[in-house]
Amino acid sequence: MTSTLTISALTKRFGPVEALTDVSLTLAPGQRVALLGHNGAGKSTLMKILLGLIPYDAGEVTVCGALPGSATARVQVAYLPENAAFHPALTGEEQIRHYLRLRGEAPSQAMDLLARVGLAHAARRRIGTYSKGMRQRVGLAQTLIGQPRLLVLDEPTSGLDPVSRRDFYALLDGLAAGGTSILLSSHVLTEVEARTDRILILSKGRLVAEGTLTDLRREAALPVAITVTPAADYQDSLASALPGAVPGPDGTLHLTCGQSEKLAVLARITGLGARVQDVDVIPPSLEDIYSHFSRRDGQ
Ligand SMILES: Nc1ncnc2c1ncn2[C@@H]1O[C@H](COP(=O)(O)OP(=O)(O)OP(=O)(O)O)[C@@H](O)[C@H]1O
Repeated sequence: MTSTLTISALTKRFGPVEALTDVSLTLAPGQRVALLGHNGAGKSTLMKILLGLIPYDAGEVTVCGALPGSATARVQVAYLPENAAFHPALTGEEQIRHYLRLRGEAPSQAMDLLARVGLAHAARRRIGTYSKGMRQRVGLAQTLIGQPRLLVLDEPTSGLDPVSRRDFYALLDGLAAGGTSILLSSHVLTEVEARTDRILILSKGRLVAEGTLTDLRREAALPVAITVTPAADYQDSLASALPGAVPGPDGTLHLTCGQSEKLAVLARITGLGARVQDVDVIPPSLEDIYSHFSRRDGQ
């Protein structure tokens, strides 16, 4: 299958600052990819390059088989900036009709696009009366014009409440299922953990990790945390049977072990029979994995 986006050995300098160094990646149709990185890691620079807004110094970039910024690429790519601004005096419908006209599309599609993002009920209200989540939906409706093959979303859920975030990702899931590739940046690691197919971590302009969460977890090989809840009156006996376990203020016992030792440790715990009331295994979170890869690069 042809890649929607191919980036190979991309380098971008701003004077003495190397904002991107030797970055390579591909995006397949229908893939949802999260771009993570500290402030200044190079995320916006990467997005601006693939949108054709700024030039690059070395490497190759193709967007839907064409050069970034070319007419072929532009009709197939849609972009939602972090703080999309709309005219507050226009209604949602008027704003989308305006964008449709600019793109040479029939303005009559506006209501349909707004319905797709769950805004049909407010389409005839002024955008000035919309909540932040509703304005983000107008932005998403705008990105759907012309059925783009690649959506580039810069922190699309910043400022949204948990329900709006969930709805937003559900919309993206539907688009991805229809073959649209999605590249989004985010600082909310826990939400991309569940809602994307692949994670890219940029650190000081370099791609320091790439893969599914399972791949990254395996590569990072961070310890697993195990919490054991003793049965009533067995706390002391359990603590002595599990040397190295650290007691918590609520009476639970906390252990850590390597991934490869996990099953052996669990077998030891379950072998303690009725002294154990419950066991929780807590794998490293994306936050832990993200810190691991960022720190490894000296941050
Ligand atoms: N126009 C510019 N001129 C000079 N330096 C720039 C310019 N744009 C970006 N940079 C530098 O390039 C590096 C990458 O910046 P970029 O905006 O891509 O980071 P980011 O990952 O998007 O950060 P954030 O999460 O804060 O938005 C930073 O060191 C930044 O200062």
